[in-house]
Amino acid sequence: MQRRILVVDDEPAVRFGLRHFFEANGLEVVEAQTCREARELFRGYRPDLVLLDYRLKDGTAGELLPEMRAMDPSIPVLVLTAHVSIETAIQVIKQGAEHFLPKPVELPTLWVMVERLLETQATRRQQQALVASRLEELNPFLGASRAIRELEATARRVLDSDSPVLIQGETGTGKGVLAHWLHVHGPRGAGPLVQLNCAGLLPQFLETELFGHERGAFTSAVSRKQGLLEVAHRGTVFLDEIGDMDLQVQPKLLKVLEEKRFRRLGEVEDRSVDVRLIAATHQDLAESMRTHRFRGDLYFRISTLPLRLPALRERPEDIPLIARDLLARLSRELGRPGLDLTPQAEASLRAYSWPGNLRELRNVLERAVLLSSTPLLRSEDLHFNHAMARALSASPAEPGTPVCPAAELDLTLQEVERRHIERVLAAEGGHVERAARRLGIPRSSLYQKLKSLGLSSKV
Ligand SMILES: Nc1ncnc2c1ncn2[C@@H]1O[C@H](COP(=O)(O)OP(=O)(O)OP(=O)(O)O)[C@@H](O)[C@H]1O
Repeated sequence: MQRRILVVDDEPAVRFGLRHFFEANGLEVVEAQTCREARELFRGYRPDLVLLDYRLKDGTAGELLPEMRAMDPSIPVLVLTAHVSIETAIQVIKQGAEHFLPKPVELPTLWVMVERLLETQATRRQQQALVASRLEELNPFLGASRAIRELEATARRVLDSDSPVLIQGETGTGKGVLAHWLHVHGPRGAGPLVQLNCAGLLPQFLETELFGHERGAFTSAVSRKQGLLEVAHRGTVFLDEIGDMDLQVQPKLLKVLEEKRFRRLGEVEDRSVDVRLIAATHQDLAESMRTHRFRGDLYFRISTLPLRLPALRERPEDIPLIARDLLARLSRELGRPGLDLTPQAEASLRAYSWPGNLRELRNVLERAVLLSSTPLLRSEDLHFNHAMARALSASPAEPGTPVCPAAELDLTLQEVERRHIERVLAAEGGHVERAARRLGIPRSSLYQKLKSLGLSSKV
């Protein structure tokens, strides 16, 4: 697969030289000349590596680095600068840059570093893929509750169909696990499963990822690229967070579903493709349709076979069984035989409200196992995020009641802010990026606020 590099520099001549050099070495290059552009491309383009000039017109690497780390700490950043001081270099490394190189840079030296960083990046991504492949082994239907039994029955009924499936459920309920299960156990199980998370991708990158492009389709399209739809031919495409798909791209996806045809960017003829779509979202898509954030025609096309994953708090009777299954896995992964729960620990697990669902359950158990010296976990060993859970369960105001009850009038502005952030974070199951989007602030600002208010982002 072609590796991607984001080159950030305000001097056009430097960008031109670097682009030429990297493209000649087989990399795909995108350019940014300001912090603002760099931020957008980093979020929407997900490069494998960033080459960042220290001083830009609207800011410095010192400001951008923490934001980039917060968005995706696995992407290495190499900082270049003409104004070197030891203090700046130390500062930049502390802020998360992998390396610091003085300008003008020797291209052979730069290439050695870039190659090494791309290799490390590839290993990190393989490790992430390994974690993802473990999802396949999880059983999405553990439990005897009515909700989960009904889900399994419906899921088995839709297995053989070629129609799209829409999986809805709160964050961490196992939508990804169910999508893998549907692919592996369905008639396309021997074919490819291709996954794309639509959240935060800029429309043009989402389009090239899905549909691919011809050489010369746009300035940076130096070679032709196969889209994920082609890669998934005779298999399944899993589009996670489909509720975040840009409105511009939605009709093109609809065309693929209705006509089984699509066109690479810059191509004049359609290609035919045979894929099954599994889409997932934590949002209420019907509501998004009403507020014109999601197209009605696409909604109706993908929601023919809806599957809803129940929240953990809706099926407390399943929690002990799932917890023991997770403990058995942790036993094997951590080499800690005989892990179990006391009856009190089991009762605490059942009583908690689990805003982060199965993901949170796994985290709570893993933390307890790592911190406890005995295999039998007691309720004192389990650490819950009660503030978040309380915020989630706080009942929303009835229509017509004052927005600010009298008791809240005594709160300081900071306390109101803290409570609001807690509620939004809880509603998003502790997912900082989504909470930041809902609050209308950058993710990095939310991290700063969490730190200054002494709040935890972990679920
Ligand atoms: N059936 C299961 N058994 C045990 N653990 C599970 C199960 N399903 C999910 N998990 C745990 O929850 C985590 C999240 O699962 P998954 O990514 O499928 O959820 P999701 O609903 O897609 O989350 P999000 O909405 O945040 O993308 C997994 O990494 C795993 O640790």
